[in-house]
Amino acid sequence: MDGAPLLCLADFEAAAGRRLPPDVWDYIRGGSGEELTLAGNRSAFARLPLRPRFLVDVETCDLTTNLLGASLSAPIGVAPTAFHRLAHPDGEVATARGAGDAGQLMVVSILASRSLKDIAAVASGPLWLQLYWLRRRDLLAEVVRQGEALGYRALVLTVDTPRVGRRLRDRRNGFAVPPDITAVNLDDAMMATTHDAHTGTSALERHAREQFDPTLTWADLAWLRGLTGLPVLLKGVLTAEDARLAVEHGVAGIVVSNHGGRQLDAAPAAIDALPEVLDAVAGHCPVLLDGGVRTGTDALKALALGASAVLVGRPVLWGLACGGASGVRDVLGVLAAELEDAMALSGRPRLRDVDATLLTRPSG
Ligand SMILES: Cc1cc2nc3c(=O)[nH]c(=O)nc-3n(C[C@H](O)[C@H](O)[C@H](O)COP(=O)(O)O)c2cc1C
Ligand SMILES: O=C(O)C(=O)c1ccccc1
Repeated sequence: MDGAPLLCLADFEAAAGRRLPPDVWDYIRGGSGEELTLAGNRSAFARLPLRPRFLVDVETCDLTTNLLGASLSAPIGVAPTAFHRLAHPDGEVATARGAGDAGQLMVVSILASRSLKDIAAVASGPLWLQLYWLRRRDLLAEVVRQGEALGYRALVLTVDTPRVGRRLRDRRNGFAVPPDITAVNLDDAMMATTHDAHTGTSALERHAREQFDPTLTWADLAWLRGLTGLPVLLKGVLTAEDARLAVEHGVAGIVVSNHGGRQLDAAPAAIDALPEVLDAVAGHCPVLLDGGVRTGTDALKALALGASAVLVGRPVLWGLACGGASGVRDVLGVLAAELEDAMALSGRPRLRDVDATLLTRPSG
């Protein structure tokens, strides 16, 4: 690594920014539109103070948890992000090694730049597979079958991307995926447009317009359920209405997310949308959150509101860029160590003690 110690996720961010090419860095860091939602994901966490309790025995704090049958060292995981080879030559294989070493969950993107098989071969922790709904249902079905056969334990259908958001950084840079980095789990011909650079436009926006199916509705979920016995989670839910529909449609879980501020600009901060989703779900399935989680106290706030776990997107790419598998392990390790610290300093040594009283004074 650089020499200077990387002590918090912001240190990894700064180091990654120095290492990556400017257009790749913009692709990773950017949001859509005015980047209001991107900024809101962070500022919303900053607005929530924690209410610590003292004179509680906090000699040992227990972060271990179970999510849909998977044992995790901490309620923290890797959010699905496309093309990890943009950040490190080993791509998702390094990420899976790092996440496994940290004992944490990894959600692999359908746009991974390493094969589902190579990723599964090195993974020592649980893997879930994220899906975009492709117009080519035959290819979608094939990826699902492959993931299931390889031991991926759940499917995470991303619902916030009927098309890709207006990402002005990528348009200005004429961003396209370098030709040697491809979504190897999908058809080469289908992915060809991701490599087509044109100034003033984003190749990924154009690609998604052609290949993602924007006609998807709730009625289509039955088709996906019919393909597989795997649990299906929905990622990108932000309202009580959609959360209720998700439960009615029998989903195994929900990821509250605004896609890291990259889709609808002006969507609520993830942490602000979490309470209404949890309220509507009423314990029927686990609810996870991603978007702007950068510290252990951020994670603690989401858990206090009732999230079962948090996922991190960009920080994992920072870790990859800084040090491959060990960088990913270190990013996840720092976050877990900060969470453990925050549990001790707030007098909540067990996850079951992490409740709404951390944020709001109990009545009476
Ligand atoms: C570079 C990048 C690529 C992403 N690719 C995907 C993807 O392929 N599928 C998906 O569901 N979400 C994708 N996301 C969204 C992440 O899963 C996640 O929602 C978001 O990054 C969380 O916010 P954070 O980066 O603030 O932690 C991507 C995000 C970034 C930054
Ligand atoms: O960049 C993203 O956020 C993302 O999800 C995506 C969408 C389409 C193609 C590649 C990545």
